[in-house]
Amino acid sequence: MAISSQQATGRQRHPTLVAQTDEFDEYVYYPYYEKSVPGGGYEYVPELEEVVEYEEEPVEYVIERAPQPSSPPPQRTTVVQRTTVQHEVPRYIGSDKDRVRVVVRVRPMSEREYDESRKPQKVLHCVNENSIIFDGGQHSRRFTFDSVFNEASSQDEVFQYCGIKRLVDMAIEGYITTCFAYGQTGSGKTHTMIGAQGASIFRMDEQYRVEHLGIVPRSINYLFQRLRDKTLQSSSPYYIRVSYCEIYNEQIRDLIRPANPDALQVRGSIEDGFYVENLYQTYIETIDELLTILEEGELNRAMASHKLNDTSSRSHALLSIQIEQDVQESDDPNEQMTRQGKLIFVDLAGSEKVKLSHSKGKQLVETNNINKSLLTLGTCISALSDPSKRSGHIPYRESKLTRLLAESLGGHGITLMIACISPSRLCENESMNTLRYANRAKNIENEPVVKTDSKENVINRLKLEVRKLKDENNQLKKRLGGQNSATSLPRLKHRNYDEGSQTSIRSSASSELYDRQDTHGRMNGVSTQKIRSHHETLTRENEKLVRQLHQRDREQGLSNGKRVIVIEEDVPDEETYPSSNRQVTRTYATEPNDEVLELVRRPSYLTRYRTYRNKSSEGESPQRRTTTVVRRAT
Ligand SMILES: Nc1ncnc2c1ncn2[C@@H]1O[C@H](COP(=O)(O)OP(=O)(O)OP(=O)(O)O)[C@@H](O)[C@H]1O
Repeated sequence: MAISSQQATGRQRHPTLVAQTDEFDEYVYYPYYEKSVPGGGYEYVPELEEVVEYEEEPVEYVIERAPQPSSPPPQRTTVVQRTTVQHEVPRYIGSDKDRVRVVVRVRPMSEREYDESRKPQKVLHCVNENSIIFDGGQHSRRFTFDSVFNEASSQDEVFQYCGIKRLVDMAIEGYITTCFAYGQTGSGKTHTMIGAQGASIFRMDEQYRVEHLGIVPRSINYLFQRLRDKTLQSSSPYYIRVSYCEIYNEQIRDLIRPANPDALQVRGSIEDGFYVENLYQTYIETIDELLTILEEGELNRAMASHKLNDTSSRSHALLSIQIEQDVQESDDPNEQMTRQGKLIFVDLAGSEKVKLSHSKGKQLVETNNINKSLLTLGTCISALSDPSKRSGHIPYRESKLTRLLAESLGGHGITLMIACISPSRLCENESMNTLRYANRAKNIENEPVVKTDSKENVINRLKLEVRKLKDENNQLKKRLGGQNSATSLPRLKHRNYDEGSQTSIRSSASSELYDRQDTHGRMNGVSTQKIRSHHETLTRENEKLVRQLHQRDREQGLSNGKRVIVIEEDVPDEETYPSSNRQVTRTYATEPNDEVLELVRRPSYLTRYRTYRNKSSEGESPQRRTTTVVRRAT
């Protein structure tokens, strides 16, 4: 890894600083600026600061990612016994209606809660696998849910018995299924959905991963297992299409392609309900590809640190996995349909009391937006759970979050809510609120329907998308001035998740069968398989071209939309103060290549994210530039 001074941008060049960190085999070269500081000595001014000065408009907002703990958070032994009774969840729909299933997970008390609370510390007691007692001193109340998981419940136990497997199975059958985590900030939503330590979980050793991965990666694993089994029995292959976005300050941001130039708006249509227009969607074939999207998307999410959570998500994240299969539903070969089941995972941002979290400035703006959208969600849940109000006006339109969850709450989907709570007395009011909403959500009834569309419609829509992708491809090539080399598709890293992680769900057996069917099942001269694979090739090629464009912009000093990694290291300042303990911070800026990304994810390093939004230059929409600052944990 070497950045030469020619490659870097800046106004003045100084001799290249050469340093070696023991994490790298190679030297890191970085042109720096020396500035004398009051009191003597020099400060190394990183290249990046110069780049920031180039921006046409000063920074709009800054998000900082707080230090990640270097090892799993210490846990006190809890007195609650591990539950042994299996949580039974009915697997399929018995009638036209399907109630929203609600499970509650109580996380262990944190160190801070142990230290700060006065006795008695706990207000929640899990009585059995369905009931929980809230004992708030003044009054106590018992709640019953589909499942209750106590502080000692493992990640695997939650996955096995919360009912998510049913949702995966139903999505394969063509239903739209949603699993969302709800709860106050720091209550364990990301821990439950993604895993311990958030996105860093993917870089932990295997043993740790197996134990601590959350529901989303476990469900992805289960989905692929099921699809592999089904593919062997079925003559028609499955196709998986993924999108990942976040709602941050009521703006929708693409987490797969953070520099997506399209303005992302929520639109509504009779056939599709509410959806995000222009959201980047990509076909994937292997579990590795999907896990890479999940990990990268998590790393792109807006995070911050506040008094209640060091790694607080500041946005609602929506991962959507669409499972498509062409089916013959009647004897007429011209009447082919495509099933379009969907599995949606929503990790909501947590509600937050400013008095407790001490949020200020930009964080306060975020908090207000989070609380506002959660309030609308609460209002929708209340209205939908009340039989006298259910048929009246439901205020879905009042926030982007509720618009996008409309199908899942009172619509045609199948829904699972995971309410996360802390047992601590310090969170008494918030936990009670969460339990109340969870209790109401139990009464919401959906009317699930299998989502199908005629194969012809699907082909026409895919054709439109392919046309758009081709236009984008031409534009990208033009902007690159014909100097692109996107001949081969980008390869995704093998992450050894399970032995089948690289196995395509479109196995050779099914392709053969499909080819046979294809010769009879052509429509408008093009098969859906071909058009999907064309779509897939173009999305990947465009992704590669976008990366090349960013690389070129970086080399030419145009920082718009790029991601920069800055490595900070405290070293003894031996040159200026040979015999003192004074330290200086050396800073190295580099592009996010594989080695550096590896470092970002290592738990022994602290990472902070800063995201800047440039003012749009004429004719272009604003783009974000994310800077990741990496520091070794002390
Ligand atoms: N079941 C659990 N077991 C052990 N630790 C947990 C558990 N649930 C949460 N934690 C720890 O509590 C802290 C807060 O959890 P997490 O970040 O998942 O909360 P959150 O609800 O997603 O918060 P926010 O809404 O602010 O993003 C983390 O350090 C996490 O590791």
